[in-house]
Amino acid sequence: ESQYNRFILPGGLGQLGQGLAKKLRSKYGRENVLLTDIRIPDKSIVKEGPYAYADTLNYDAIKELAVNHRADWLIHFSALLSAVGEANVPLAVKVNINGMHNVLDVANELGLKLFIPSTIGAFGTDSPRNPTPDVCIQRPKTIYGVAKVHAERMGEYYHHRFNLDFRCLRFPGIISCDTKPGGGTTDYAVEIFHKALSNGSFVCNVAPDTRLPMMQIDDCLDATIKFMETDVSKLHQRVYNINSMSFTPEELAHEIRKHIPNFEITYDVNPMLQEIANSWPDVFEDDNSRRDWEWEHKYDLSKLVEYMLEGIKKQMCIQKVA
Ligand SMILES: NC(=O)c1ccc[n+]([C@@H]2O[C@H](COP(=O)([O-])OP(=O)(O)OC[C@H]3O[C@@H](n4cnc5c(N)ncnc54)[C@H](O)[C@@H]3O)[C@@H](O)[C@H]2O)c1
Ligand SMILES: C[C@@H](O)[C@H](N)C(=O)O
Repeated sequence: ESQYNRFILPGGLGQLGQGLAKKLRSKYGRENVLLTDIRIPDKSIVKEGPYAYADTLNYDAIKELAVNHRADWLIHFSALLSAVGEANVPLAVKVNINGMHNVLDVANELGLKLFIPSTIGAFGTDSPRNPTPDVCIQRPKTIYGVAKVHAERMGEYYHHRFNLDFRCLRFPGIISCDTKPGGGTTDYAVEIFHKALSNGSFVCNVAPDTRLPMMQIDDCLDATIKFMETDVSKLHQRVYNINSMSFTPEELAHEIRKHIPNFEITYDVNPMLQEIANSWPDVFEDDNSRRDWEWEHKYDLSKLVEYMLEGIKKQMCIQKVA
C-alpha cells in the first residue's frame, strides 16, 4: 500500500474540513479520508465517506482512530476561533492548547505527518502590519493567537528534536459559500454576501476601513494539499504565510455594488472584534511560499465576489425547489 495517502481530520465538520475532505477524497479515494468531530454530521456528510466521533481532548481516542485507520497524516482542524475563544477562554485553552498537544503527541508517537493551520491571528500590535512577514515579532492579544503561536513553536520544536514532519500554513480569513464560518473576527466577510442577496443590506460589526487579509476557500484548500504534497527537500521552513488579497468592508461593499447596485452597508461596531481586527495584519507577505513550493492564488477580490454571489444564488434556488 502506498504511503502518505490516508488522512484523519479532527475537527473536520467546520468551515474548512468539509471542503478539504471532498478534495482529498476525489484525489486519494473516499475510504482514505476519515472525517472526525464531536458533533452529529448531516446525512449528506455521512454519504460522502467515513465519519467518526473523536474528541481531541482524549489522547487515546485520537490514537486508537489513527491506528485503526492506518493514517499517514493528521490534519488538525479542531479549534475555537478568535471571537468564540475570547468568549470562553478556559475552553479555548483546553481545545486549542491541550487538544493540540494530544494530536501532536499522537503524530509523534505513531510517526505520522502532521498539518496544523495557523492564522493571521498569530500576530499582534507589535508585529509589522503592512506587510507582515513569516518571521517577526508576534505577541498576539487573543487566546486564539497565543495558542496558534504555541502550536507553531511546538511543531517546529518536535520537527527539530524528533524529526516530526510538521507543516503549518498561516491562513487569512477564509471566505466560503457552502460552509459557514465558526465564530471568527473575519466572519462578516461571509455573512455580507448572504445578507446582500436576501435583504439588499448588511450591518457590519467592524469599522469601514478595517483592512484584513482574506482568501477564497478553494485557494486555501488547494494550497493545503499542494503544501502537504511538496517534497520535503523544497521546504526551508515549517511555518509559512499564504496570501491572496486584503480588503476593507467599504471596498468589499463597493465590489458587491457592481452586481447589486442598491446594496447598502451600515455599521454597528463590536468593540471586542474591532480590537482584535486592529491587532491583526493589514497585508500578509508570502514570498517564501511562492518561492519554496510555488504557491499561487487564483482568486482576487472581483473573482471572489462573483464566486460568492453565484454560489449563494444556486443554494437559494435549491432551497426553493426542495
Ligand atoms: N476559517 C478561517 O478563516 C481560518 C483562518 C485561519 C486559520 N483557520 C484554522 O483552520 C482550522 C479549521 O478552522 P474552521 O474555520 O474550519 O473552524 P470551525 O470553527 O468551522 O470548525 C472547528 C471544528 O472543531 C470542532 N471541535 C471543537 N472542539 C473540538 C474537540 N474538543 N474535539 C474535536 N473537534 C472539536 C468543532 O465542532 C468544529 O466543527 C482551525 O484550526 C482554524 O484556526 C481557519
Ligand atoms: C482569521 C481566522 O483565524 C478566523 N477566521 C478568525 O477570524 O478567527
